[in-house]
Amino acid sequence: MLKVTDLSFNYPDNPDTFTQLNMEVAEGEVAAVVGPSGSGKSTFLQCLGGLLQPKEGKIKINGEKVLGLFEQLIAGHDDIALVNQDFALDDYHTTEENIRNIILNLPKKERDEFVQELLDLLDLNLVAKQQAITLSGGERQRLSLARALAKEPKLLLLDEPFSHLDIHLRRKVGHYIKKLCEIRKMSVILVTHEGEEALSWADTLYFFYKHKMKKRGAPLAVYNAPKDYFEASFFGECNVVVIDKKEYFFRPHAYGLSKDDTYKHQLEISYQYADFRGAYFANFFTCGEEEIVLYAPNNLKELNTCYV
Ligand SMILES: Nc1ncnc2c1ncn2[C@@H]1O[C@H](COP(=O)(O)OP(=O)(O)OP(=O)(O)O)[C@@H](O)[C@H]1O
Repeated sequence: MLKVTDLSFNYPDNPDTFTQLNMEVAEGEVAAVVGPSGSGKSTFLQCLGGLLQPKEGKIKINGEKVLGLFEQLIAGHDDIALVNQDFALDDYHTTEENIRNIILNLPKKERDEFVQELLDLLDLNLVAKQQAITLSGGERQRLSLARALAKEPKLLLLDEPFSHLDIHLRRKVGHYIKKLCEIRKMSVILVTHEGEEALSWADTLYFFYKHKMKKRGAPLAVYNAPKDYFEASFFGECNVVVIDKKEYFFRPHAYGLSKDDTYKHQLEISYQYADFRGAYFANFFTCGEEEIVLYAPNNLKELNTCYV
């Protein structure tokens, strides 16, 4: 559906923002891109959306070239919608008009229904008649998402789209978007800082680092078998211990209280403190020179040995 080949981009004063990126996203697939701040994730999405001019490389959607900023009169592509931090709203139109004006090819009744569906989905009913310029940051972000969905794109590009949304709305909007992927075969590329969000959304994870992007595969595999500690730590807490002069990584839940076939190595640990996190306690220990964290339903104050 989307094919990116050897894509490179640099800002005039930022050489090699990224180089030689490759990516393929199938119909209905959700790809999540994570990586350190400043690694080029937002810039990459803007290139995909036709808002920047890549230095080299090709972007194709269903075989058709996506033109860069200098190759067309109006930036952007009909089949692609981008939601980023710019929000790009019609400030002097109301919330409702901002959505309605995107929906061009439906008869009035269906158009009204679709506008209402999006107002409901993004909890915008109370500000439906308000001019966009008067909306709060969170409302602007929600309206920007509504406008992107109103476009019914084949490819939805989301750059940290849920930063202002509470957990309830995140779940509702996430569910709606995933349904669109299933039913309408819309594809999504999600850029996020939050590893957990990436894990819960993605069919495929990509990792942006040092001007390059690496495909890392399915969330479960990336979570359980990261390449190194740096990558592992993007997707949740991770422990490092040295056993027989060799470094081992393990996730905070991957330990046993007694020796068995899975957990063979004994660790001597010393309790420091515990954070209550609602569903579980994060218990912090020292283990030799390292600090480690173990998740448990209770406070592990008495524990001084575990197995990994
Ligand atoms: N308009 C610009 N002119 C010059 N350099 C820029 C411009 N926009 C971004 N950059 C630089 O390009 C690099 C990539 O920026 P980008 O915003 O794409 O990173 P990012 O991975 O999305 O970061 P974050 O996660 O912090 O949003 C950064 O070093 C940034 O400072």
